[in-house]
Amino acid sequence: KDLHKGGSDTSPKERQRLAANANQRPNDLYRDYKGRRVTPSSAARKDSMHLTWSYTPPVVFLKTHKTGGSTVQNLLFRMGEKDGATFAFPHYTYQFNYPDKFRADFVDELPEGSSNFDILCSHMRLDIGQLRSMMPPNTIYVTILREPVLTFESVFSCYTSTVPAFTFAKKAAAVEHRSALSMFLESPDSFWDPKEPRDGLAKNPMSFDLGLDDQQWDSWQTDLTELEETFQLVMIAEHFDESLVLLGALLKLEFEELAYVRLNARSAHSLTPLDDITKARIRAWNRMDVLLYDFFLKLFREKAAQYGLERLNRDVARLRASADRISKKCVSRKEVPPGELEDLIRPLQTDSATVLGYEVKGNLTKQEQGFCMRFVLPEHHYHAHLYFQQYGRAMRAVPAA
Ligand SMILES: Nc1ncnc2c1ncn2[C@@H]1O[C@H](COP(=O)(O)OS(=O)(=O)O)[C@@H](OP(=O)(O)O)[C@H]1O
Repeated sequence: KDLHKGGSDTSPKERQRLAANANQRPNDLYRDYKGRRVTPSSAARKDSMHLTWSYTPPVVFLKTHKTGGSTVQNLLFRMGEKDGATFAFPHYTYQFNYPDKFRADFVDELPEGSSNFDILCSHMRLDIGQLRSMMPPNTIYVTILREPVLTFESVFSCYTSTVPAFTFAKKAAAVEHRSALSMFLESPDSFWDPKEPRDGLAKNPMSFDLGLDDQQWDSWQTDLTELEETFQLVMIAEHFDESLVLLGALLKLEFEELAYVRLNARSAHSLTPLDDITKARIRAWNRMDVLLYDFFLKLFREKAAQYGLERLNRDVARLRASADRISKKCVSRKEVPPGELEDLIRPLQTDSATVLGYEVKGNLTKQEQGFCMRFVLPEHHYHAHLYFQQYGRAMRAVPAA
């Protein structure tokens, strides 16, 4: 990811590949893809989950880091592309000037012929007032949280080389031939600088993405209430399929549109096994995230109960059947190491973690291939493709400082 303004946590080789991809007219790869809905009747919702057809409402998906958000974003990209939606893309690269708080002027211009943005789902640090000022009033707001220990381990592993606090810990650990994570967790305050914006992800990363301030514990209860009022749905990665069914009900999506493969998963050798002491230290260091997660997990359970548990289980089974069917049709190999994948479907790698991808079957029609490529397409490639489609130009790099 281009995690920080003016910098990136990708290796130089990966950056070269990305640049090549951005310039190669990604559209050409899908010339025969006919996914776009042309008339409302072609999009008639036959699903029992939704009794009447209606246009998908505008949606903001606040993509928190390392919580399964790329998987959700992929289905929103597919949905939006099919609907001919207008995406609110960052002016530069894939993120809204992260880690600055979001501002409406970080968004690229409204394309000619569009009266409003329909979908915004790129990484940002939340500022709800700024978001509301540029999205239509009927926008649905959704985000996702993941169990905080797992989130932190993934954040640490992926951003060791780009978040300064982690990098200092890594250097100190190397001297003593120790693990960077345990070194960091032993005395995190000695590595973490509250005034360094790029250290935002090093403590309570989900709270940081939601715009909360680590220094202001006194407003915590009000902050939670505000977030609860803002988001119609806070998905929970540990209940991913149940979350998707609730998302489908909100956005009036069919199970086929909710089907997914798990994107952005690290290889087994990039995962750090955690003992009980390490887990306790992660929880203590990230206690805002623990509170945040517990609060929204409880709320999620209430939402699930409102939907009806029997109905939810039945719909989860239907979603899984749909996902299985599509995966069988599209995917020839899963958990494929990056070196064995073509450029177009290779997920972005960081210096410190290996991210796996999917190989698409070869014996498909052009139409099927278009669909299947999108089904497994990593975030950056899909982002570049849609940006090109919307503006007829490649995404802009961050200008040199
Ligand atoms: N469906 C589903 N359920 C549960 N977990 C999932 C799912 N999809 C992705 N993942 C895991 O989420 C991690 C990647 O998160 P993101 O896509 O948000 O990463 S990123 O911030 O956009 O880089 C990454 O976690 P780690 O493998 O621990 O790094 C993925 O394995």
